Amino acid sequence: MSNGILRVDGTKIVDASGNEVILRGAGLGGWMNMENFISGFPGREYQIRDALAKTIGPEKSQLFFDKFLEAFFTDADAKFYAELGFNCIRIAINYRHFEDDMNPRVLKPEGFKWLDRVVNFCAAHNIYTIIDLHTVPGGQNGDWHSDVGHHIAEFWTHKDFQDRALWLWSHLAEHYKGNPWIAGYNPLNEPCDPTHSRLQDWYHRLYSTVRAIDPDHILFLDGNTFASDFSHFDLETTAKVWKNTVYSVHDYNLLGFPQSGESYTASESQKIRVRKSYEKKVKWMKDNGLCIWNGEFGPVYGREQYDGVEKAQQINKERYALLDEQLNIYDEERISWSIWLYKDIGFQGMTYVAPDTPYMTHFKDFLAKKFKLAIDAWGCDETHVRQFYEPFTKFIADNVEPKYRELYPFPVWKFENRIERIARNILLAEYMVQEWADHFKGLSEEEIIKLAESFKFENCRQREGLNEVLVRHKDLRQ
Ligand SMILES: O[C@@H]1[C@@H](O)[C@H](O[C@@H]2CO[C@@H](O[C@@H]3CO[C@@H](O)[C@H](O)[C@H]3O)[C@H](O)[C@H]2O)OC[C@H]1O
Repeated sequence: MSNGILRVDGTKIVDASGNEVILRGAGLGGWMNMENFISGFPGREYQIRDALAKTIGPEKSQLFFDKFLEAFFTDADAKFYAELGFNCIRIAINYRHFEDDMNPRVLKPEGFKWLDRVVNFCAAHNIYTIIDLHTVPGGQNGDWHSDVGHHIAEFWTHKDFQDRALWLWSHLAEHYKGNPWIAGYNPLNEPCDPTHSRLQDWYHRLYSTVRAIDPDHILFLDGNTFASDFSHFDLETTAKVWKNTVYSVHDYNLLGFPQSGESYTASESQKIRVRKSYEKKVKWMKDNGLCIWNGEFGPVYGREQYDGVEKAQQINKERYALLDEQLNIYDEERISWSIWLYKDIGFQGMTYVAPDTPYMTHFKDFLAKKFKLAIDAWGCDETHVRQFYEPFTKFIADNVEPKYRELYPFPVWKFENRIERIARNILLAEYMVQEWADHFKGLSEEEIIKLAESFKFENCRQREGLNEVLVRHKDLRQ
């Protein structure tokens, strides 16, 4: 039974009777927006979809992707999730499920078919959903999860791209208005607007578009620069005007990633840094009495097959301790959160595809190659290939004065980091797309279905250590 549509009351989210509701759960990434590290392909989703259709034909390719969508989240997942005690899941969607770039502004019915299926599974288990538009035409940031082939966020320089995203939101709002199991809309994942003002302009238009259709559902608005920065927001024209709105940060902490080069020992100084990193992101909301949602956070984990058993266990012990510390802060702050990630192939998810499934065995060597070449940007360990990129980075550094090196989104993307993202995670990854698709050559329909069904709950394992920490924090200690 739902308690009516949720709404914002000051710094809290409340139900129709005014009782506080703290939303706790995870992000369903890698499903209606596939990502390279989540399901094990190189590059971006649109690239593997194109390559697979060319390699095995459109029908067989469609079969794989449809069966994947069907298997990835079923009633069994919703049941498991509810039994752990979580009450909300954030669903990442790719605009391409609803609109074709070659046929813009024509709604594809399949998008709602898949999305409704999961919204309804969740509702049946009393789980709220938040609809997260993770990609928009042109890309709102330059990372792989925006599903564009390059690193420039062109959404901000093409008004028509912005208009199309509003067009899609008008359909989403029309479709879900009045649905009490939708906790709200997260209109744009991790915007990276170099001007800082175009994001506010777009949010104004978004607000009017959605509110004209759906006056009730909460809007969960991400801050600029990967949901980390509200400092350029003009309070008078934004939060003071927008009603029923939550402000969202993504509180990733570097200590949870191999790139930090530092073990988490729970020292006082590390704890202070973890706290400071959170406080910096939420300052604007706290200064102005606004409601906060932590829409993404969480470390990545060691993998026994790559790191070795002992090292992986040690890494994970530290990462769970870091996570516990982050969750202590969120408890103290009484904020709602959504950890990244519900399911993947074994790097970050609460559940993961078992190593002995057809998908994992078929792609075993390819995945090992991806790891060794550090093809995915997320949590990558580039020790095996550093020697090849260093001379190239040095060459660029020798020719670009320090004052010209700080290109947006600096400092989130540091100088070296930007070069490697483009060289490795975009360029080299692009050359590996066909190699991924060739793994499907000669497979029968039954074999293709078996690959996709590897993602079914029944064929997955649970990351027990992670789930134990999360369950400890699912309800607030009073
Ligand atoms: O789809 C998700 C995606 O939403 C997520 O994006 C990354 C989030 O972190 C970004 O870097 C952080 C920026 O803030 C600093 O404070 C942190 O230390 C950085 O980690 C990163 O650039 C985004 O790509 O990532 C996972 C995807 O699966």
